[in-house]
Parts: sequence; C-alpha cells; structure tokens
Amino acid sequence: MYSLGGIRSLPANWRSTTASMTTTESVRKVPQVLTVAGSDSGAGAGIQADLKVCAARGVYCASVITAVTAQNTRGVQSVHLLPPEFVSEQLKSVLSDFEFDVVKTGMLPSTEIVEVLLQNLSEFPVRALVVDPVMVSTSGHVLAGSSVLSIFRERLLPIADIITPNVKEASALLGGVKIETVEEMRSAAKLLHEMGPRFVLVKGGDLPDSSDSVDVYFDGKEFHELRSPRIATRNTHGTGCTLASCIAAELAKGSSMLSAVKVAKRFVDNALDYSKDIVIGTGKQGPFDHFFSLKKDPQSSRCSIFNPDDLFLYAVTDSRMNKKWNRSIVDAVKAAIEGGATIIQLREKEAETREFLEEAKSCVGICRSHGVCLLINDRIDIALACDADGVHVGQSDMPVDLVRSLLGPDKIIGVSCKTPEQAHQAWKDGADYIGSGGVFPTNTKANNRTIGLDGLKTVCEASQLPVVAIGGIGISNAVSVMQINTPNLKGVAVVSALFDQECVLTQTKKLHKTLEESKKEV
Ligand SMILES: Cc1ncc(COP(=O)(O)OP(=O)(O)O)c(N)n1
Ligand SMILES: Cc1ncsc1CCOP(=O)(O)O
Ligand SMILES: [Mg+2]
Repeated sequence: MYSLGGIRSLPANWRSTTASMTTTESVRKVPQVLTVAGSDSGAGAGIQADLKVCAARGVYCASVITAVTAQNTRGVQSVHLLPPEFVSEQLKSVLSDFEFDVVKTGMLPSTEIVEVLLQNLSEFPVRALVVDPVMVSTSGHVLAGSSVLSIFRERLLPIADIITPNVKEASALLGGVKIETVEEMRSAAKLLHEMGPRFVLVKGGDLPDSSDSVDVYFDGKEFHELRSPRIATRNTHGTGCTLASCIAAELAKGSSMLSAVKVAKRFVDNALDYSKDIVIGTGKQGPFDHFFSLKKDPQSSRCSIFNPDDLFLYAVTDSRMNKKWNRSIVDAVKAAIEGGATIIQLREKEAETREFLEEAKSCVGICRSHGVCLLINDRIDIALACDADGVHVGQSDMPVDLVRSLLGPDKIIGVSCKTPEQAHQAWKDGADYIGSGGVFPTNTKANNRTIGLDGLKTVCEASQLPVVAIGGIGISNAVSVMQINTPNLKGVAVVSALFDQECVLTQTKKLHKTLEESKKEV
C-alpha cells in the first residue's frame, strides 16, 4: 500500500504538486522525507541526524518527534515519551499538508505510538517506507523495549519497503537467534524478508573481529555483501539513523533501492573518515560531521559516491564494436552489468550528440537500478545532461580542475595517466581515480603509447589515487596485470575483450571469474 517511487507505482490519491497551486508561476518539486523518530539532545543521532543528512543530500525533511531523550556523548540519561495522541497530531499536521516521497521511522518507543503511525499511514499513503528498527542506543540504553516487537513483526515490517536492523536488532526481531558471522547475517536477512519487507539490510558494523564493515542486503532473490574498510574512530554516534535517512533521501530523489543503499553506505563511510579525529563532547562516542562536503579543504570536501573497489571490472563501451555485432549500447551495458561489470563508461567517439544523449539517459536508468556507476568518456556536456555519475578525461581533454568545478563535488572524475607526474597532478586537481595504460598494445585506441606492466607499476606506486589498468587487457592476461600487486591497483578496464565479442554476457562473466580468482592468488 505504501509504495516506492520508481519501483512501485503511485497510489491513486497521490497528488500532483501543481494540483493545488493557483499561481501560473512554474513550480519545482522538492524531494521530501518525513522522519518519525526521537530527539537526541546531543544532536548526533535521532531526528537531528535525520534532518542533517537530508539537508546534506539536498532533500527537504520534516520531523515528527516520538520521544525526547536527554543524551550526550556519554550515553542516554533520560527518555520522555510523547503522548501517542500528540504524535498523531504531528503526523496529521504534516501528512495532510506535505507531499512526502518517503517516510523513515527511527525510535518508535511504544506500541501505542506504532499504532498511531500505522493509522496515519493508512489515511495518508506515502510512496515508500524505510524502517530503522531502533531498539537500543549505541551506548546500550533501551529505546524501544520488547513490548514493541510483536507490532513491529506483525504490522510494521510487512508494510516496509526496507528495514535496516543492526545485528542486535535483527536478532531481537527473530526471537534471539545468534548472529555472529556474515553467513548468519544472510540467514537473518532471509528470515526477516519472510516477515514482509521488500528489502532487508542487516548491518554488520557490530560484528566481532572484522577488519571490514560488512552489510548484507537481500531483495528476496539475491544477496549483496556491501563491504568497506572499518574506520577507526570514536565518532560513530548516529551512523544507523544517518544510513537509514540517507537511504530515504536517495529514494526520494528517485534512486532504486540498491543504489540508494550503496550511496548511503558510502555517505556514512565518507562522513566517518572526514570526522575520524574531531572531538565533540567528552564521552566515549562522539557525533560526526554530516556536512563534510561543504568544507573548505578541496581534498576532503568531496561527497562522492565513488568506491574504489568499483574499478574491479570496468567495462568501456565502443559503438563501432556494438554495431559490428548488431547490438545497441543499452543492450551491451545490460549484458555487461549482468555479467558482473562493476562500473560502466560510455566511450562513444563517433556518436551524434542527440542520439548519444538519449542512449546515455537510458543507460543511466539501467545502471542506477543495478547500483552500478556510469561514467561518460570525454563529453562533460553529455554527462551533465544525462546526470551520469561522472566522467573520464584524458591528458588532452578538458582540464580536471575545470571538470571538477563544472561537475561539483559529488561526481566521479577519472583521468588517464601514463606517468607519476600526471598521477600527482590528477590528485591535486580533484580526480577520484586514474586510468593507466596502455598496458599492452591495443587496436582500440590509435597512436597510444604502450607503458607495459613496469610502467603501470611505476604509476601505481606513485599515485595517491586508486588506479585501473587499461589497454589490451583480456581474460588471457588480466591475472598478470593484477599480479603486479600494488594496493592502489583496483581493477582492469576493458573494451574489446567484452564488446568485440559475440556474447558480452559470457565474456564478462569469464573475465569476472578470472579476476575473482586472481584476487585469491594475490
Ligand atoms: C578507464 C579509462 N582509462 C583511460 C582511458 C583513456 O582516456 P583518454 O586518454 O582520454 O582517451 P580516449 O578514451 O578518450 O580515447 C579511458 N577512456 N578510460
Ligand atoms: C581507451 C584506451 N585508453 C588507453 S588504451 C585504451 C583502449 C583499451 O581498449 P582495449 O581494452 O580494447 O584494448
Ligand atoms: Mg579522452
């Protein structure tokens, strides 16, 4: 009933923004989230975190407060529940007036409060419901006791589009099952999915003995393990609220669920990394800075969704090859993603602008629904017009600092570099990664100097940015590339090995398997 924009269709009584406007002036629809959660006087978590993350992601956020906590970086000193009738009044005020794309719930401390939420949601359907089943604060204070478990299981979870429990919350919802490994997180996600939510994200931040933070995402068919290096910091207060609200904000902007989850995880990682050494409060667990992307230092001011591990299998299209094999760019991109490509670049050297733009728009839609980033080669104009995730430029294309100022801090910029000096400049100018090659001779790019494995290694060792190798790479030699074994080398970019082939899907799968195996060997 509460359906997700872009995934489910709009409910019949969904109002158009212009319907109630009497003015002839043009109107701009702003993505809107409603958070229903508790207040944190220390402002690291709860309503305050939700408002900050939505603002940081460019989304309007209204707030219905369920409880007020006296809280700081040392813990929760006291909790005051608001009367359910008053929670209901707040809900009616905003739901009858605003046009929320997404409702996100946090602390729902009593059955009565969940009841009034359910009642109001049935009167005012919204497009998507994100449920963060907050139960215990990070300092160990109970924020919603076991009395809410039944109504969560029986009535709230079945109408949720996504639920985002941590392992303790997942265990509580499942009656106390042990969740100590990624395998157990997967089983928990599956069992929780059977309770009715369309998607489940079990957060593994609290798992013992893991150098990575691993979250398990389940869509009812497939699992995705979302990994990122654990960031050593005391400033983790509010990560759960921030993640769920960021998912809500991205959904409100039209993202698919997987893409929203990936962006949200990256946002939290970037915020933690930027804030790892700030000191706010005297307690054990401090807040972090949601507005890191506004900060002055150009190297830290980025809020990119880019994850260097996405360079693992980088598919670069070529329209001549796709024409030769009688397929569209869109079909080529779909097959590459299905085969395991982790990032896509449209490199369409001969395309007419109008046609290229339409194809690029379709590819953006496909990539976004699969949580895979899409970059455009050379053409900043096309990247801007189709809202691609970024661009790749070479040494004779538009200068990187100018590209950055045109695209803003959120977009991904890759630069071709053959030397340590170029790699250093790319970093100074604000790039996110470099492409280095041609590693081997290639027919795909004319007059391109081959730098060999030694040249690649020299660039990787000098680079402050992650590197993807390119040029003449395929199934037969990908392992030799990854075996240069420098931490910066994150993957291979390939054109002909995927697209100058009869079956893109088969070749991508094979290359993916080869790369996975090379990872085990290294
Ligand atoms: C990942 C990646 N690396 C390098 C290149 C080459 O870019 P450039 O040097 O601008 O050459 P063209 O591709 O524009 O011919 C790339 N496209 N992708
Ligand atoms: C675009 C580019 N830049 C350096 S080499 C190259 C071509 C890579 O194509 P292929 O993977 O077919 O060798
Ligand atoms: Mg170029």
